Amino acid sequence: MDETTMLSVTNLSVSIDGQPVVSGLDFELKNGERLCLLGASGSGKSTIAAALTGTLAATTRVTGSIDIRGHEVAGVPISRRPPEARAAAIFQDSLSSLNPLVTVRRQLLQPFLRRGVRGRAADTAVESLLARVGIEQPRRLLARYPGELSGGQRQRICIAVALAGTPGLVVADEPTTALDVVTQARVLDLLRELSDDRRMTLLLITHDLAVAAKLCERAIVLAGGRAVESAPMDELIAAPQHPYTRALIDAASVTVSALHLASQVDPTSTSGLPSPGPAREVSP
Ligand SMILES: Nc1ncnc2c1ncn2[C@@H]1O[C@H](COP(=O)(O)OP(=O)(O)OP(=O)(O)O)[C@@H](O)[C@H]1O
Repeated sequence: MDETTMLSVTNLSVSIDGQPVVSGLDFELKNGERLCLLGASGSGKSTIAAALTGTLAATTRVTGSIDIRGHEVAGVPISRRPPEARAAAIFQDSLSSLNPLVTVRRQLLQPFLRRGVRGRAADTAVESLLARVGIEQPRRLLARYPGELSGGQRQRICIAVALAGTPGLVVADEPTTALDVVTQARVLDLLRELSDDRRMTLLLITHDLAVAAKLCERAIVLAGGRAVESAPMDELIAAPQHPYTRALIDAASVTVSALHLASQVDPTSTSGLPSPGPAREVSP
């Protein structure tokens, strides 16, 4: 693994109660890349997220390799990982991701205090973080508890908490599923903005093709705990190869134009579809 690689997953398998849930998964994520794991309910997405973030139940059996920045962490819980190999997590359920009994200010301060940033410097860091995630009037919000925020505000706070630890790798598991469409679009814009400078490497996990297409340049399609197709996002949508991917796209009823892929459309093409890109992988 070279220094341009943030995450390398090799032959990863996870079994729960003796049942295989994820089988033989291989993929790599380069620094600053935005990759999506796309699959229907039950395809193993959240299990993969938990394996990557070190939050699987202790009884789960993990084999294969998860290498984050040169550290082997397969089966290693988050508390035993070196700080540089801890992926930050953003989950669907922002209410249960935050401690309901602790104010927003205290939850945001914690990562800074752990790094020895205190007093005025810590408060300033929290305020600039809130500005970064687009929270207006941050001072009013800091004194509140998570239950006193809207869903969109709460998800922004979760993103801020994830970013406060200055993670290299962020694993976002269905981060917008619980939000209404307008708030969903804003949170997606925010994640895109935050990752545009390529300091954040993003692994998005979703069942929603439209969400994936807005944010990611590449996708791996999962079915039954296995990767069945891997391709650049525009190619995947324009010409899905695996029957499962085709079904996913048909079900989403999305069109290339609706996915704002116009900028990638080949102007010489009469089909209106993106031009073919580099090679792709499809399972039989
Ligand atoms: N704690 C558990 N005990 C037993 N089986 C589990 C457990 N967690 C997950 N599974 C099983 O593992 C499989 C994959 O589940 P997982 O939650 O990873 O899928 P998913 O793609 O994230 O689904 P969803 O989109 O519905 O959250 C499912 O068949 C699920 O029933």
